[in-house]
Amino acid sequence: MSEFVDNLTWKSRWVLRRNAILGSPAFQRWASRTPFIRLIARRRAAAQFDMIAGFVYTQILTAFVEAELIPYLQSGLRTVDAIVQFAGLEEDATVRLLKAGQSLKICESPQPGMWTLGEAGAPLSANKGAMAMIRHHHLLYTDLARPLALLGQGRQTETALSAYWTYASKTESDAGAEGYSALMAATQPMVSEQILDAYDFAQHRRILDIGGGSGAFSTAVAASACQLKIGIFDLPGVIAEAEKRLGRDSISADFTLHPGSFKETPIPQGYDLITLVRILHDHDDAVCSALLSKVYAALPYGGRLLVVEPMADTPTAQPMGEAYFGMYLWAMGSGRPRSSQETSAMLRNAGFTTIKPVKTALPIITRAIVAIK
Ligand SMILES: CC(C)=CCC/C(C)=C/CC/C(C)=C/C=C/C(C)=C/C=C/C=C(C)/C=C/C=C(C)/C=C/C=C(C)/C=C/CC(C)(C)O
Ligand SMILES: C[S@@+](CC[C@H](N)C(=O)[O-])C[C@H]1O[C@@H](n2cnc3c(N)ncnc32)[C@H](O)[C@@H]1O
Repeated sequence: MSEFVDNLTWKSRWVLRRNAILGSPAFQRWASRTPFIRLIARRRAAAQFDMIAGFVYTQILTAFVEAELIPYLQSGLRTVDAIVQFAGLEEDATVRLLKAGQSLKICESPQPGMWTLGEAGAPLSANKGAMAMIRHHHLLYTDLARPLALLGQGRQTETALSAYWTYASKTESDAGAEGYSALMAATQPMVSEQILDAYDFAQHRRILDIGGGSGAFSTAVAASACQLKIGIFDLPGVIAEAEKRLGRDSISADFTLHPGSFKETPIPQGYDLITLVRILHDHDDAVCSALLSKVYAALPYGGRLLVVEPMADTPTAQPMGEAYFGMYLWAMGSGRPRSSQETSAMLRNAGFTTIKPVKTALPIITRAIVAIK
């Protein structure tokens, strides 16, 4: 029973009662033997096992990605011998990996001795960004190896992720910008695809992408609305990456590069749309509030701010917000996942009066909010 017996609502009473039943070995025994009810019991037991074994499943997927087996198996049916050669593993290890992958639907064997991707592997083959994310997860899992120690040591300690995202480490710099900018550029297509379908950029003349990285989002926007003039604002080391990338790909759109830190440098003016793509969740509330106020001041009346990032209260994807990004950003040492209501409240506090959600097709990848000055 709760310590605050007098204050129990009907919902708390129900939850305590339900938990007492679910936690009872006698009830579990009864449920697993009773016709029909046992179907629910089996599903719940399997879900519990999945939560216990999730790390193992992830590492099996990682092995497929690191061995480049996802594109290899997508391109046709392969014999075990060919997969042994391709993956550079012994035959028994290859078969163990294939059977593990088969149980997770990463791969399947539609005829004896021949393998291709399964129903979970095939969609991944189209998503180079997700594969890049999977490759960098060893940093997150290093930090999470002892989760209680990670939570207990507070946020000022250096971790594998804070050493990677150097702007989030306690020494805040743009060293290593090349590594994280490449990861962001690799994963940007899945984000920009969602936003370009959901928001009409052609209604604007000049767009400033704050924290725009090496310019992957900006170039996608420029390709969809070619009359736009686009500014990219980021740390000097990242702007150097943008300069290299725009030059290398001979991108001819009208870009202006603004090196600086939004914590110190004034936000450039003259833009009628400012975008913050995967920026706010990286930072603690005080930094976000200061940034949003500066953005508000930099916009003309009628100007807009578009916030694009995964959000915590996403229906059908709750664990993505508070579990995945919650622990990820804790390990990184900065920021937190916010619900759309929390972000909207911050926008209101910064001065914006009209704040509207922008519906995306796959909210697990990103959501968006537009705020008008
Ligand atoms: C035809 C048949 C047989 C059946 C039809 C049934 C049917 C309709 C099937 C649908 C098949 C289908 C179209 C599947 C599509 C699947 C898709 C689009 C899956 C997309 C998955 C996306 C994923 C998994 C994205 C993962 C993203 C991650 C992990 C992002 C991590 C981001 C990080 C760490 C960001 C870091 C930046 C920082 C530091 C936080 O700022
Ligand atoms: C998670 S990445 C997102 C990059 C890009 N918007 C995208 O979605 O692909 C965060 C970006 O914010 C930039 N950033 C972090 N702190 C910054 C600061 N104080 N001033 C300017 N940019 C900053 C980083 O350098 C990085 O490019």
